[in-house]
Amino acid sequence: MNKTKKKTVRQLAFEILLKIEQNQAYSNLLIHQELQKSGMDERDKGLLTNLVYGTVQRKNTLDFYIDPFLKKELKKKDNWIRVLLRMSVFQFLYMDRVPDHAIINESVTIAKMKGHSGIGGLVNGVLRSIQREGVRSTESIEDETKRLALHFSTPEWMIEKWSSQYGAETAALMAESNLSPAPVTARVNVLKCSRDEAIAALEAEGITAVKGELSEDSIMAEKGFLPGSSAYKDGLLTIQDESSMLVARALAPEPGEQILDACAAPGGKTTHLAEQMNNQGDITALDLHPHKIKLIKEQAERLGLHNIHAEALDARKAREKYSEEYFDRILADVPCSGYGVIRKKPDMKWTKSESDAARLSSIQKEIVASLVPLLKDGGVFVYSTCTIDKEENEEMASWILKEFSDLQYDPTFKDKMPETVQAYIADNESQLQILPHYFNSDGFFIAAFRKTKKQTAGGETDA
Ligand SMILES: C[S@@+](CC[C@H](N)C(=O)[O-])C[C@H]1O[C@@H](n2cnc3c(N)ncnc32)[C@H](O)[C@@H]1O
Repeated sequence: MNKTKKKTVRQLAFEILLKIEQNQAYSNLLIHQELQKSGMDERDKGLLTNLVYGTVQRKNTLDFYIDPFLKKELKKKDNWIRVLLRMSVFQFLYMDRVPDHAIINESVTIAKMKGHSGIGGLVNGVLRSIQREGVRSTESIEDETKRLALHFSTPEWMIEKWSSQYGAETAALMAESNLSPAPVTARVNVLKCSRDEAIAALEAEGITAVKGELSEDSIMAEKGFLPGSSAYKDGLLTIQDESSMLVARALAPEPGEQILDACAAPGGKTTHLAEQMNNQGDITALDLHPHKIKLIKEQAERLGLHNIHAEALDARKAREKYSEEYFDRILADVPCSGYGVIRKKPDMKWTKSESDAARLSSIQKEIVASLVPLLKDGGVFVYSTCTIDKEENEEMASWILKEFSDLQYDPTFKDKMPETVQAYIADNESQLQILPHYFNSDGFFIAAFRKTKKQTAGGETDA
């Protein structure tokens, strides 16, 4: 008989948190892997997700609370104790259903399993003191950036940058929204079923979902795990954020056209484009990393899509492979700083650095410059990111217009966007910045352009 004792949810959460802290592993991937394993009921899945995301999301606020109770600085090799304390204090302060004594008991058990009994005593002492005395408040911190950074658990440089770009009030709203759990949304594969049919199929397997509000083909889970459903396995759904679904709408491909999706993996938007094209025409899906091409192919296969050709290629070298004016529409969903998806990848707050945007915007420019010549006259070019950083968004859109005289803003963009987002479309009517607190969706930027060669006096084109 196997006598190995099953790990508790808190032990599993602690192990995941350690991997995130020590190896800079991605929280969303580790949680997804754990949830895919069988044997955990819905309640435990929810608890594990809350413990991991919540602790990572509030890391520097938790440290601000814990520090006064540590008599001396922990050694680097003992950083796991801090991770355990963070997870415990998170439960004290942000999860109502667990009694404090149960949190302390289990944390001490984990401490004793991983260290010696003295460490169990240290954890017990710190937690009991925090329980008795309560934690200090962030309200009295005078410096606004420092206060917001500690209150909303966000690096100071991020608050500073967002404040300079959007003002302190919006920076605070964004930082706050990054602390709330993201809803799980999915795009319905319109080639297989309608939204109502997808919702009914999920209902039949005990999962409750409702129609999303931002995108016409989205659904939002209310109860149950969408990626584990038969509806997902049978290709009725793709897990995708609602903001992200607007990108394919902006490109608006027609059946039969030649489309280039230049930064395509894992294929969320490629497969959306293929569905919109009713499986007709050709989508060339490129990605720099060969191992990610498999992901696009797997998604296409699962969804029953046949018009996608995926290959590993640096988009900056696309001109070496494809002839000028080959594509009807091009999507550049470029690598970016990702500040719009912090809710789903909270570890990003602690691994990103201030210089990322500048480094990325030069790659973004190289990618765009390589793609524009491949677009046909009259074709549509969409530039998108999942960030809220102006350097990578608005400033890039202005650069594109300035750099390529044959690109103008796409006058049809506004009409392609749903009513819900109209108020956020820029004055030029061709770009949209969704911030994470607008619709409880990812922060996303979309700018659409149309290629029109300039007419010379003699009526000839001159690009
Ligand atoms: C924002 S993600 C794309 C997400 C994808 N469009 C989707 O909807 O699933 C950016 C992608 O660009 C890829 N990438 C980075 N540099 C690239 C380059 N120079 N050429 C092509 N792809 C690149 C990354 O590997 C990453 O998969």
